[in-house]
Amino acid sequence: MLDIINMTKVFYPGTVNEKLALDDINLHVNPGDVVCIVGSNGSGKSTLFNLISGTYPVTSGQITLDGKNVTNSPEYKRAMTIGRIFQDPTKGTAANMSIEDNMITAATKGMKSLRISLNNERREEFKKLLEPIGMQDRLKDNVGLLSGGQRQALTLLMTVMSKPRMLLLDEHTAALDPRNAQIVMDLTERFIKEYDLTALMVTHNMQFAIDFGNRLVMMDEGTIILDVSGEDKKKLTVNKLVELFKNIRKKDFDNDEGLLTCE
Ligand SMILES: Nc1ncnc2c1ncn2[C@@H]1O[C@H](COP(=O)(O)OP(=O)(O)OP(=O)(O)O)[C@@H](O)[C@H]1O
Repeated sequence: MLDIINMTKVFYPGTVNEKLALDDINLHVNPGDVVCIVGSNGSGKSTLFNLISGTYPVTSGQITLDGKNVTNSPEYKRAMTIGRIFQDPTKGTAANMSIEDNMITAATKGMKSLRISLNNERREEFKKLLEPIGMQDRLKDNVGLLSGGQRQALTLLMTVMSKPRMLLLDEHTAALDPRNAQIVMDLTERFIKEYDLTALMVTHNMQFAIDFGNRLVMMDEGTIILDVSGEDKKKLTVNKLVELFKNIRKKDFDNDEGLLTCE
């Protein structure tokens, strides 16, 4: 479903600040894959997402989505098929608008001329959609009143409502306390199943990466150094991952406590 072929990204090429952020990356993602991406700071995880979503152009290489070459397609067009959720819970919703107004915006995403009106039938639909996140009676509440966890849950719902083919989860629970992070992770799992999505999730939490999804990719210095799936992934532990990193890279894993335990 997603194919990344020989993709390289160089920032500020030909200057003293030249930085090779992604070095000839190849990644094939199958429909229904849920891929967790880990790696130390600066290993290229966000750049990978920025290139998949079209935030930055690639320096070389190709990206295809469902067989279609999207390498040069603009970000707003890719947003029809790729839903991205960021670390900051305030990013995906408008604080000064009600939940129902935010939801109607999500429901009309990508429709240029067609307008969907907010009638009682639509409100009933929204209520049903809001049930899994417990906000079915809060349609008129301003989003600014919600907690970070509630807001991220709403962002998640609004993103899947617009029926993307693929979700990019960019450390989307990192700013939440452990309880809310777990709630949002559970919702993520539920929505991925219910809406039949393929997902890539960047996380600094190795345990989340081991527990979640069917595949784990580890990056270092702009390359993919490990790609584990299925039964092999189920056998992983944080210690085994760190050991694998050492064996592959012949150096110690960036032993940042945050990388090994929690967000
Ligand atoms: N817009 C940019 N301009 C210049 N350099 C950049 C830009 N974005 C990323 N880089 C550089 O590319 C490299 C990879 O950065 P990236 O943000 O992709 O890493 P990351 O794995 O997401 O790190 P972190 O876990 O700290 O978020 C880093 O050296 C970074 O400084």
